[in-house]
Amino acid sequence: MTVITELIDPRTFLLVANLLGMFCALVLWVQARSFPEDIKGLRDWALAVVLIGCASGLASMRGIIPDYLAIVAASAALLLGQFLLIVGLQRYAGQQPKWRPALDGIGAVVILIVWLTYGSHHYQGRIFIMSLAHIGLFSAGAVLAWHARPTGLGSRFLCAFFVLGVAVAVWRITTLSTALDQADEIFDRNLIQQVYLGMFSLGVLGLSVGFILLANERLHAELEFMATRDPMTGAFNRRAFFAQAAVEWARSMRTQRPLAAITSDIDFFKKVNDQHGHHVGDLVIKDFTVRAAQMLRLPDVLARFGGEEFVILLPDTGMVEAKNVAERIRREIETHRDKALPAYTVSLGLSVAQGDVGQAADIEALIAEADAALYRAKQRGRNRVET
Ligand SMILES: Nc1nc2c(ncn2[C@@H]2O[C@H](COP(=O)(O)OP(=O)(O)OP(=O)(O)O)[C@@H](O)[C@H]2O)c(=O)[nH]1
Repeated sequence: MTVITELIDPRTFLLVANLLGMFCALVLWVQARSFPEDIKGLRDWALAVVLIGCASGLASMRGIIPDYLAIVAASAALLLGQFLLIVGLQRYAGQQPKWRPALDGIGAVVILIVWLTYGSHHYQGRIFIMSLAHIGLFSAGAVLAWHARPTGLGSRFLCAFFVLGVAVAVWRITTLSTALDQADEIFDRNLIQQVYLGMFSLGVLGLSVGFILLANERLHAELEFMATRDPMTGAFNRRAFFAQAAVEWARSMRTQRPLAAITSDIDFFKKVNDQHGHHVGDLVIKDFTVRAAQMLRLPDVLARFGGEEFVILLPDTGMVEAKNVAERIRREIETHRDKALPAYTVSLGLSVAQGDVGQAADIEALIAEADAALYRAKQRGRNRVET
């Protein structure tokens, strides 16, 4: 351990870590400009990294510049920077940050630091207070990171670095009680001092990488959603439907298991629009999506083909079962009315391919058959299921 602490020159280490931190801030800032508006928090993180970099820059000039800069201003910048990490995560999660209590708390800590520096000259007290503040802020960060969506590598990576920050701060406090003779010397070449310094310079790099990963994962999820979903209802779009239908068709032909398709169309939907307005028409379409989806199983695929027309694919489902599903949807729409919406009904057409003895030549033909059945349902009075 002594070899390591002798090998690393703390000032050089801080300088290099700060430079890397500035590069991370630049990446975060560029992401903030180019990512969709709803991925929030990147700007706060860019500013946070700059503030933390300034804090360790000021601290590294201890002895060269006055203590009110190297200790007081550095502590204030460090706490503000760490608080901005929390603000960024809250904004990312769509929460409103609570500035007032946090800024009051940081102000109180800074006043204590001033007193411990110039009044009581209590180095251990200063470290104790700062470590407590780090524990509070990093714990909040760990909780927010753990719940950040999507829960992938970025969220876990971030959480791990916040927990590491808490662990280092706790360790710092425990070593204070056993080594009361520690000097007020930031570049002490003892292990805990260097770990502590490393945490606030290299740690912020780890956190930045974690947040960049997290934001990229969110971007990827959003792009995938946009490419495969209908924006109004969240149901699959035509393209995503056919991609999944091709897989299910091939599986059905191979295993000779049945594959069912249901097409559905809201009855007299033009009237809904004309009598209640387009906005209510949209709400009816969304209502249908939610309630139809509730009637389906996990492998079933619900897609909006346009307007008030939906197609449902039911893998491994024969005629009797598929008819039950279609009837369940029809009855659900007819009977359980959302009081805020006008009453409406739906007609459904159904067709089934029975493995290689199915009549339909391909998935398009299967849907055309279901469409023909839907046409008959409309002809025969609507609010019914035809096969
Ligand atoms: N509000 C809303 N209306 C839509 C949307 N897409 C299509 N429409 C309207 O849906 C109506 C569809 O009406 P039609 O298909 O002619 O028939 P219908 O009134 O539903 O009658 P039937 O299908 O014969 O029972 C049209 O007036 C379209 O303008 C949409 O996204 N939102």
